[in-house]
Amino acid sequence: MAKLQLKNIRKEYNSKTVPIKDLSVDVDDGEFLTFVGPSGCGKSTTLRLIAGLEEPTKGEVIINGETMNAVPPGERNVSMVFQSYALYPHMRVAENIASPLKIRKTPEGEIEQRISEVVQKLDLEKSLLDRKPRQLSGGQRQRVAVARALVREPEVFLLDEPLSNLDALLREQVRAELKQIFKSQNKPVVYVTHDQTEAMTLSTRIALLYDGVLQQLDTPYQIYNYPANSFVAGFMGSPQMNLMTVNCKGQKAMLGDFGITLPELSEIPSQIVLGIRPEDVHLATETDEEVVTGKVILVEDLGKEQLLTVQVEGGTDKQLRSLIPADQSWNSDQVHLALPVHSRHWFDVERGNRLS
Ligand SMILES: Nc1ncnc2c1ncn2[C@@H]1O[C@H](COP(=O)(O)OP(=O)(O)OP(=O)(O)O)[C@@H](O)[C@H]1O
Repeated sequence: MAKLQLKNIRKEYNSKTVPIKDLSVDVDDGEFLTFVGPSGCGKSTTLRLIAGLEEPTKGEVIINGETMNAVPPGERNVSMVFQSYALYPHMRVAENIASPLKIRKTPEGEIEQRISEVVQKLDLEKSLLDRKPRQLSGGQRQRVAVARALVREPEVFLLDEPLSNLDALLREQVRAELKQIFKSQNKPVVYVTHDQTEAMTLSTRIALLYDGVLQQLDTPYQIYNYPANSFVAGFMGSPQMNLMTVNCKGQKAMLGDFGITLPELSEIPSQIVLGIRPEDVHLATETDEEVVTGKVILVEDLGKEQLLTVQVEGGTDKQLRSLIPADQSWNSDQVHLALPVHSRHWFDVERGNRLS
């Protein structure tokens, strides 16, 4: 039995606002599960439901086999870390870290011991312990917030966009630290972010939400390489996957003037969505088959690579993006692009579901 279970959760604020439709997810000890999705898809609501800050309209939140629906937040034995740190401004860092233990009337000696362990684990300088939160940098404040969550030794950790207020460099550094720290806790970690890089790098599994509905629940590898539908395909990966609705003619999908062999399908539709990641579209060599030709209309220099946007011949609304090494040269009037068979993703037009 998984440590944390969400069973058929539905959350309605009113008949029109239903941020979670019917969500079931299990999270085991040692798992790092990330809810990811665009703004308003219901990520924070899910976390708040687990913490007990919101009540589900239907369904159950279960921790250690026990239904938590009627258990108030303070008694759920979960720790939550917020984007805004939520530190007490009038308390010193040490008091902030100790606060969940004080509430539980933990003996002073044990509090000191646990603070010293957590300070060491997080590499927090001892000199910071006497400061007030306003005297800390953003990164330090977030470490203190994480320390406060760890010191409590909860059954489940919840983190709501904890890195969003940090600048890009610091975010990368704290991200790596978080991964290490939570790996050693061997408890379920539920993390929320809208940042797909964070989701990919931190998680053992990703739950991608859209409009309150789980689109895919899988490892980062599966989500990236076998997206369940065109929404997942477009959301995960940067630069974004090329996704084009194209007409089918015989056994081919027509990308402008060029026929691309369709996968094996029980029935050939009149239209289909072809997806291919920019890093999989490369400048064609003589051995490539099914080459697509077009004109370069935009070049974005990314340092190590260049991102080309190519207007496909014969398809005014068809543009392909190709990520190629920065030192590769090309003829802007006519580039030939290869779309390797194994890198192609196919989705149905109506629902966007993966076809192969
Ligand atoms: N207390 C509330 N009353 C009514 N509607 C709410 C309430 N809290 C959230 N919502 C709505 O529920 C939906 C989901 O909100 P939620 O905060 O879970 O989204 P999110 O995925 O975390 O978004 P973001 O990334 O912007 O934080 C939104 O449409 C939001 O406006």
